[in-house]
Amino acid sequence: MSEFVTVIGAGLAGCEAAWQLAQRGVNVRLHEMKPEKRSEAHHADDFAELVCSNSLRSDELTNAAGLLKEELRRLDSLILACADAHRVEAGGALAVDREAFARAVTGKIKSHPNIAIISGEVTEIPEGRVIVASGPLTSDALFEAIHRKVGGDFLHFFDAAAPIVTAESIDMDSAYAASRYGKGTADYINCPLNREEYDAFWNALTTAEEAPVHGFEDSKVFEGCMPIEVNARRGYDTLRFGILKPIGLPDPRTGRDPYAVLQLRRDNAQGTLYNLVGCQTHLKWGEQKRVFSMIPALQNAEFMRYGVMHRNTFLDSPRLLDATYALRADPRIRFAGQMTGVEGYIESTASGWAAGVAAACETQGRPMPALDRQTAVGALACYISDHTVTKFQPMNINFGIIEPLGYKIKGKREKNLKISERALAKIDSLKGEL
Ligand SMILES: Cc1cc2nc3c(=O)[nH]c(=O)nc-3n(C[C@H](O)[C@H](O)[C@H](O)COP(=O)(O)OP(=O)(O)OC[C@H]3O[C@@H](n4cnc5c(N)ncnc54)[C@H](O)[C@@H]3O)c2cc1C
Repeated sequence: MSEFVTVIGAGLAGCEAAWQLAQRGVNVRLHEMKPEKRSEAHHADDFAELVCSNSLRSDELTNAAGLLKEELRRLDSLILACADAHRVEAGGALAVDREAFARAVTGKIKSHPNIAIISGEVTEIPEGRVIVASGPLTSDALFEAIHRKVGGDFLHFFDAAAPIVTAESIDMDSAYAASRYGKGTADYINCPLNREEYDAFWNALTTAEEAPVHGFEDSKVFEGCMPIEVNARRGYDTLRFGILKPIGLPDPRTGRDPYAVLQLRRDNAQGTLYNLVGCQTHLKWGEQKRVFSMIPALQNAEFMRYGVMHRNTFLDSPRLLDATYALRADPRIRFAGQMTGVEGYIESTASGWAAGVAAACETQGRPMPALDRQTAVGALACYISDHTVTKFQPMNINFGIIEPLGYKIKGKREKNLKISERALAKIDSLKGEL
């Protein structure tokens, strides 16, 4: 068996896996196809690119997403360290300056003496120990190679990214800073709509022209990243009860909650860019400009990036993988990241951490301590290997962690905190062995 481990893809999972291996003294060959070749959603040259939102979601210990982050911090995660170092204000969430964050990860990876970067597309699964972390937009040639290896059908669903506008182009006479229910600092820019404006916006949105995406149908959209136009078509008020919910966001000029509100979240540390929260879309670019500019605060908005939609691919993990992310039929090959069916930045990072540590333990001939279901990192790993993935419903944090850990989603703050404390104590006790 080779002395080094090959990691394919320098996204969130691949960088985390490479870092954990390298920190344990294992040599890594990290392959990345950018900048030579890019998926439709990747634009930047740096590693660990956040392709849509700049938020890694909640950072509070009363929920599973926050627990997962705290565990990863204590487990010396590179991604968490860089995210903490480049966070931007976002209430109780961990949001980052995406460029500074990606630059920091890239710098750390490139300067690690145990990591060799190999630029270019991988088209075959190499010999030796491998971690495939090529993400939901794995290149076609590698996709085919994986297909030949694992057989059967890949599962897939569709996902979309939200537009980003410049701060200076937001009409602040029509907007106001606030966070919902006045919690924390006023980190969001809120763009209110009255009834007539909402009506016009909804009508334009539901009839606007979409960009053609091969094989796309509304029924195959992942609920957690639903394009706003698909969501809007479900009913006149769907947006007002969802991403445009006005409750708890009174307009200081009237003292009342508006009819609907679009929130904008800071996208970089300087505060020069803002993303349209929840507005992932696959409308044609001209249509995006036309429709979103109907929101008064965005009437002169300058779009720095438009929303796009893509096919996302993932494996039938419960059938194919074990709880160390290894291929049951050929355990020298591990998968990590969204390709395993875990959905989201932080979940992808956690799977990269676990696959990297497992591969390091194996390379060094020592057992991988079981993290089991008492920890969020362990629950996710167990879950990928024993849950039945249903078509177009990838595993996400709600099912992957909340369910095995016994978290309650609503109104069980104290119970959840106890679960978190137990999980963190377990992490602390195992740290030396990992
Ligand atoms: C359009 C879109 C929007 C999303 N929005 C969100 C969101 O808002 N919030 C959230 O939490 N999650 C979101 N996700 C999910 C999130 O992107 C993923 O969960 C996470 O980035 C996956 O991490 P990863 O490391 O598995 O893959 P990626 O981060 O995609 O990294 C994979 C890397 O592999 C490289 N690569 C691919 N093929 C090859 C090859 N053949 N050879 C060499 N290199 C290769 C790619 O260039 C890339 O750098 C979104 C995903 C997509 C596609």
